[in-house]
Amino acid sequence: MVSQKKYVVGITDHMIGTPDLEADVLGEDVEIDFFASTDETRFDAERLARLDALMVWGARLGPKSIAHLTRCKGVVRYGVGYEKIDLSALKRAGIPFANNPDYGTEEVADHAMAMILSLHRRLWEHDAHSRSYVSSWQVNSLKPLPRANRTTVGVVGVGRIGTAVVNRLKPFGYRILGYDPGQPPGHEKAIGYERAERLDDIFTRSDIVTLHCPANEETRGMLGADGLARLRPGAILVNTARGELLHDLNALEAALRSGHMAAAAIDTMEQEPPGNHPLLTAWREREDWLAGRLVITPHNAFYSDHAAVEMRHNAAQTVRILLDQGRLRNRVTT
Ligand SMILES: NC(=O)C1=CN([C@@H]2O[C@H](COP(=O)(O)OP(=O)(O)OC[C@H]3O[C@@H](n4cnc5c(N)ncnc54)[C@H](O)[C@@H]3O)[C@@H](O)[C@H]2O)C=CC1
Ligand SMILES: O=C(O)C(=O)COP(=O)(O)O
Repeated sequence: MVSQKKYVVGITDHMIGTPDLEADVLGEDVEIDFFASTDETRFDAERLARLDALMVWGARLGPKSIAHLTRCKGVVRYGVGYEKIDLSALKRAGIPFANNPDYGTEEVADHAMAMILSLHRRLWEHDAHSRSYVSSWQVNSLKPLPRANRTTVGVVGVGRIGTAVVNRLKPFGYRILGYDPGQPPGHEKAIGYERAERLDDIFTRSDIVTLHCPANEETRGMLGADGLARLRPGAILVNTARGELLHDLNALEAALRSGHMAAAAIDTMEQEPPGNHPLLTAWREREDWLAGRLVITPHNAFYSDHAAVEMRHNAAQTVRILLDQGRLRNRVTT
C-alpha cells in the first residue's frame, strides 16, 4: 500500500519507549521511522535514504550513515551536546544540524548546585563517617570546612547552564570566578561574577571547580593530569558537562588518592556506562579512602518529568518548522 504521508522523519533511539509525543507534534502527514537503536551500524541504508529529517538522541552519527541521508533536509539532536555527531560529514553532505539548547537548563544547574553544596558540606563523607564511627560521633576527624563566603567557585563556561549556576551560587554568598572566552566583555558585570582571563586562573584560585562548556577538540582533556595538578590543595570538582573534559581517570584517581583533591562529583563520563577502571572499582566497593569523596550520577542531570517532555516537544517542533518553512532553528552548522 502506498503511504498517504507527505514526510518521513527518522528517530534513531529514544529515552522513553515509543515516540508518541513526537508523533503528536509532528502531525498526521508525517510517518515516523523509529530505528530504536543507539548503534548506527544497524541503521538500514534504504531506510535512511527515505528520510526528510532525522532526530537523534543517544546514537552516534558518522560519515557512513550520513552518506545515506540523501533526501534529508536536517538532523536534529534531542540534547544540548553534540560531540557524537560528525558535523564535518554533515556539512560535506550539505545537511544542516541543530541541537536543542533550552530544555533542561534549570535541572542541570540544580544538579550541579546540589553537588557543590553536598561536597562542600561533605554530606556523603559525614554520612560514611557516622555510619562507621568508633569514638567521636559529633565533631569528627574530617578537615573543617571553609564558609561559603570564603570559598571561591570557578565556573568554566558561563553559557545557559553556567549562568544558571552563577545565579544559584550568589544567594549562598560564594565568591564566583567565571571563565568563558566566548562571552563578550561586560558579560561578567551583567551576570555578576569575576571574569577570569585564563583557564589556569580558575584552576589555581578556585576551591570548587564546576564545568559547563561543551566537549570538542579544544576542550577534550581540559582537566587532564596537568590541570588537576594545578588545582588548589583540597579542591572539589563537579562535572555535569561532558566526560571528555575529565577523561584521564588515572590522573583523577591519583589526585583523590593523594588527598590533593578533596572530592569529585561526576554526572557525565567519556564512556557510559563506565568500565572497570580501578577508581570506579574503589567507588563501587566503597573503599574507605574514597568514602563519600566520589559521587557519580548516571548522566541524568538534565532529567525531570518537565525537561523530558520539553526536550521531546522542542526537538519535534524544530523538525516541524523545518518541514513547513525550510528553516532550521537552533542551527549549529553554518
Ligand atoms: N549532564 C547533562 O544532563 C547535561 C549536560 N549538558 C552539557 O552542558 C554543556 C553546556 O550547556 P549549555 O550551558 O546549555 O550550553 P551553552 O552553549 O549555552 O554554553 C556553553 C558555554 O561554554 C562556552 N565555552 C566554549 N568553549 C569554552 C572553553 N574552551 N572554555 C570555557 N568556556 C567555553 C561557550 O562560549 C558557551 O558560553 C553542553 O555542551 C553539554 O555538554 C547539557 C545538558 C544536559
Ligand atoms: O542535552 C545534553 O547535552 C545532555 O547531556 C542530556 O543528555 P543527552 O545528551 O541527551 O544524553
